[in-house]
Amino acid sequence: MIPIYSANEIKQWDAFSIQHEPIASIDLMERASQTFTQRFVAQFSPEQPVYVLAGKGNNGGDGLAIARMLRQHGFDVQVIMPSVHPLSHDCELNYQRWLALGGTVLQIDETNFQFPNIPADAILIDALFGTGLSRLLTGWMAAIVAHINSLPNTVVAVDVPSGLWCDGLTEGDAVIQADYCFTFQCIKLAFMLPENAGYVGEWEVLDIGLHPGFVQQQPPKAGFVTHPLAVLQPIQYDRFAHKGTRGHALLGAGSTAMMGAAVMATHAALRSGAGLVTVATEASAWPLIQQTNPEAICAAKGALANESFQLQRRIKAIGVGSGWVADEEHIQLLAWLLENSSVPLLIDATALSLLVDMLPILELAALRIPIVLTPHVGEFDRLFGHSNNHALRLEKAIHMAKHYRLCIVLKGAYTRIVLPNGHVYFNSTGNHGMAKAGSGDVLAGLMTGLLAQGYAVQDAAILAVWLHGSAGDAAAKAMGTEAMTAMDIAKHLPQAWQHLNYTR
Ligand SMILES: NC(=O)C1=CN([C@@H]2O[C@H](COP(=O)(O)OP(=O)(O)OC[C@H]3O[C@@H](n4cnc5c(N)ncnc54)[C@H](OP(=O)(O)O)[C@@H]3O)[C@@H](O)[C@H]2O)[C@@H](O)CC1
Ligand SMILES: [K+]
Repeated sequence: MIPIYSANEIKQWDAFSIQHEPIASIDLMERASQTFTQRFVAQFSPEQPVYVLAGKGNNGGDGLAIARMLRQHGFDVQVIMPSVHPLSHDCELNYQRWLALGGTVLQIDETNFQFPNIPADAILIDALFGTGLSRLLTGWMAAIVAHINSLPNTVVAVDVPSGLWCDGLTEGDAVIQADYCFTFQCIKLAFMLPENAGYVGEWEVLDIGLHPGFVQQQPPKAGFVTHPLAVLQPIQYDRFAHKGTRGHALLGAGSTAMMGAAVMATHAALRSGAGLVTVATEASAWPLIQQTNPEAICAAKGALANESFQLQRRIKAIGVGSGWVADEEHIQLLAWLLENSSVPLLIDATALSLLVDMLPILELAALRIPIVLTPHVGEFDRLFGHSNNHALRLEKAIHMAKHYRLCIVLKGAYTRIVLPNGHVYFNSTGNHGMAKAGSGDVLAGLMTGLLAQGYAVQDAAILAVWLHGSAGDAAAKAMGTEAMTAMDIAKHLPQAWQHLNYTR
């Protein structure tokens, strides 16, 4: 897992590393710049001229060190600096090192604002501002940014695009629109927000060797899950395991016009590893369910509100809502589950809309059993009210998860898994080919199957979201993002499990 820290926490990690490695801050800057340079030369060729735009802080110091290193790699490098003083201590040192190498600096003046002509094939390295941004860029700094953004050149940002507020959204548009951003050691929350996609471009985290002791001492409240095995242990079964010990999942899914949702959720639940999957749905659809998923058991919808059925069948988790319609029957079933269920409950799709009028019983239910909600943005807003942007929506999800003691899986790119303690995991897998009807039903079925096996809600959510995205990636590879369907995601779950078990 890659930690997500705030700008202030990153500063603390920096100081922690300087103290505990120990390492001089100028040497840490040198190491960060070397890492950036290595990554840069792996992608770009010395045929292209490079212009480094360096500011007065340590981000500018990195820029000057990178300029020196790239020149040593045979690149033709020019440095541009706004004439602002004083430079930070390490920026000044790298400025002197650059001059000592025979480098020159094109100074831009506030009063006589003239930007040099940059050839269209040149690559621009943005090292104007990094995590030390303390306010929005205005005046001539904003004018420099606007000028850079008007150029056709490829822009590579050092650590963060200049002007970007690392911890959320940036007001206004005085932010460099980078094509690539090679960021140091941890992910910035801003990268996870769709509104910032045009600024951050393709981002990549570079390990600059900050001291790992900091992460133990101050665990991050948010992280990016690159591989679930770094954060959880999959359940292991021994040779005596049988279908009764692998967990029995009960799905309440499908209605006349949306029976495909039940088919897909069932298919995914069957591929979760669960021993038994029962689908409670309209009797007229049982032949369809059994033709498409012969391993599944069908039951009447009433099974969802039948305690003796659930006890007798040893139901271990229940997932409801995929393909439901909002009618009285489903309201009653959901209310019964919230008031009576003794096993973990997953609430998806239409059942989320029904929850709007049931928040008080949801709150009581969450005192008794683990509950996971799996809304997409529209469902989340219908349930908890509209948010004007994704940063506010995430804040609201954290608030609601804590208040109601829920796990909220807010679906979308970098699906957010918000835990009852307010911690957030962002998922790394998946692609836009998955943004299609039925994709959520597959996730709901898969996650219910994991819950039935005894995974804790947090682990079931992290694992299901990662596997779902990984299956989507496998489907996209095999069929392309256009042609793949939600059912293809479910059908590629075997590849996702293999990917989980054979990579790290
Ligand atoms: N993390 C790590 O371990 C490592 C981090 N490293 C690097 O350090 C970078 C962070 O460096 P940093 O703290 O010096 O901040 P940076 O962004 O260069 O600029 C701050 C300067 O800008 C100024 N300023 C701020 N806002 C402004 C505005 N709106 N308009 C105008 N001015 C404004 C501010 O002035 P002030 O707020 O005091 O007025 C201050 O002078 C980080 O991104 C990474 O590249 C690596 O070298 C090594 C390992
Ligand atoms: K920058």
